[in-house]
Amino acid sequence: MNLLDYLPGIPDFLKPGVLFRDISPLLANPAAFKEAIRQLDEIAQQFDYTHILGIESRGFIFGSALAHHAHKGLALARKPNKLPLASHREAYGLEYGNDSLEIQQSTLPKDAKVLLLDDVLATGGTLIAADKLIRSAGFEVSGAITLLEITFLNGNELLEQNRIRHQSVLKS
Ligand SMILES: O=P(O)(O)OC[C@H]1O[C@H](OP(=O)(O)OP(=O)(O)O)[C@H](O)[C@@H]1O
Ligand SMILES: Nc1ncnc2[nH]cnc12
Repeated sequence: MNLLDYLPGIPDFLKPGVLFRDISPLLANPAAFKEAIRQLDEIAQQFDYTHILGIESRGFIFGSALAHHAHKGLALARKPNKLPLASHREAYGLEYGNDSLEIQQSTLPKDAKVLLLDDVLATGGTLIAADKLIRSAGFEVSGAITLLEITFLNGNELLEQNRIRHQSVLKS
């Protein structure tokens, strides 16, 4: 099964020039969704981690399924003003705009080793902000995993420059 077949590119969404990868067909197909989680678990096993950080909102879907599958804890990086006990906020740019993420420090045990998880790596802005959030809250970042890396945007290079080890299941 080629999982890329379940992630069609939609031209000019959300901005002209962006080929937007839609995860809906993959989620709607039980075999494809299951295989995506199996392959995410396979790359996650290369990291020493206790908790997954799921990034709102598509990172929540894969993050919660993988945490359940791998029997790991799940923490949430949310868009602003959603977390009742938010302690840290980081602003960032991404392929089609700007945003911020928040976490709540009190959710995680002091010795947590956090694996960042998202569906797509594009420019890398989101994962770099997530890494800063976790480290500024005093926790160890084990690395980052994604389902799909959009290679021409060179997000992986930016992650390397920021000393974030990253693995993706798929590249396009
Ligand atoms: O590497 P980057 O350029 O930072 O882009 C990747 C991010 O963009 C998308 O999230 P989006 O902010 O669109 O939110 P969503 O998950 O709510 O759709 C995607 O889910 C990643 O989080
Ligand atoms: N091209 C893209 N498709 C889906 N999600 C994205 N997040 C950032 N860029 C994206």
